Amino acid sequence: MINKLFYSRIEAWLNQSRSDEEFRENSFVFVSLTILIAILSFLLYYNVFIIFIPILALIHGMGVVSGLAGYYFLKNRRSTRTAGIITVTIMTTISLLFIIGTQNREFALAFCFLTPVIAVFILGYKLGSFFSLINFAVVAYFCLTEMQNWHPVPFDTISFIHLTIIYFFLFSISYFYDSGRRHTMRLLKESNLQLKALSTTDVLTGLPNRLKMEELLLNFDEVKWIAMLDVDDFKSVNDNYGHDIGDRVLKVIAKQLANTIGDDGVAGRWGGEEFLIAFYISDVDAIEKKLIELQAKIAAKNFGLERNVTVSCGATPHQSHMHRTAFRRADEALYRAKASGKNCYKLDMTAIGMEALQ
Ligand SMILES: Nc1nc2c(ncn2[C@@H]2O[C@H](COP(=O)(O)OP(=O)(O)OP(=O)(O)O)[C@@H](O)[C@H]2O)c(=O)[nH]1
Repeated sequence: MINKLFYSRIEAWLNQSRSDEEFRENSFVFVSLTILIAILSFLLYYNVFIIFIPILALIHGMGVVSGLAGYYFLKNRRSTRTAGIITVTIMTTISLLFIIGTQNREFALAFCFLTPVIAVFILGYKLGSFFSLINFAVVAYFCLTEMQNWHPVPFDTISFIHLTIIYFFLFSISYFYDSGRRHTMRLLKESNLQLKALSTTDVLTGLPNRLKMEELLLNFDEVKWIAMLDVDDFKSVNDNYGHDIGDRVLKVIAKQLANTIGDDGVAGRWGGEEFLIAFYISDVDAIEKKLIELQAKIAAKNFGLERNVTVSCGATPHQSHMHRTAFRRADEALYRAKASGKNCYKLDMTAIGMEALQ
């Protein structure tokens, strides 16, 4: 319940759904930034109103302002990386200042254990490791050069070795965990893309399938015209030469379609021996020219049969919000082409939206 509320607040603030790919990383940076800002705000208050140490108040104040800049990059600029770098920089700087300022009192050195865990998870195992190692190098420098001056007791070599062991232990765990996680995410993303491609591609012809074409018609206003194509007397191809030859004919037609349409649109397989072309061009003459070219190319193609293969076609203007109407008109135009002898095309020029007004 609390978890749900917590995530829905973050979703609202980030204006991003939990199912978005970047949500996990964005929310992690958001939470880290929020905790950091809360701690720094408390320290700012403490150093201004309770003990009044202006220099510390200034440092913590700068930390709070930088944290707010991190929020800005995360929310407004959608730059998780910049917000992450800001978070880790604040955290590293403050912890370094704390280590230097308080020396080995209050386990100040334990702060150098933060970076392998936080930086590696926030910035990823590559950039995060870089940050963390730099931070550790600075800490090591202080330990090794200032050992004798360390208060309240001198810092000894064994303590430094213990510190190094714990640091590298945490570093290795974080590094391998994050690199493994990112590798798994990459594999998952790749297989999702492959699955998506498979689910929207027609297995036989390799063209976009009906699902993909419907998505295109529904969502893209760039589709200005559509054309339905149907292979003439295809049943007799199957009956006389068998389904394998029929399949080969469909594949050749699909290739011809894709080559002829080129950048002027997208051709997909609608189902059976029917294809659909979504044209991005709206000039009627150019569309007629394309359809004539396509029909001529298919009719002239040698399929290795003792007969020609031809296609009939019906085309009409299209708008995404009226795509069912456009589709029905194209189908009716195709029917007229079939009825008037096949191997020809018919256009339905009715302005889109007219039927809705009638
Ligand atoms: N080989 C093969 N045949 C298919 C495929 N999908 C549908 N068909 C066949 O396509 C034929 C379509 O036949 P009909 O709908 O009667 O149409 P037609 O013979 O083309 O006649 P018209 O449309 O009037 O020109 C049927 O025999 C289906 O079995 C396929 O993927 N491969």
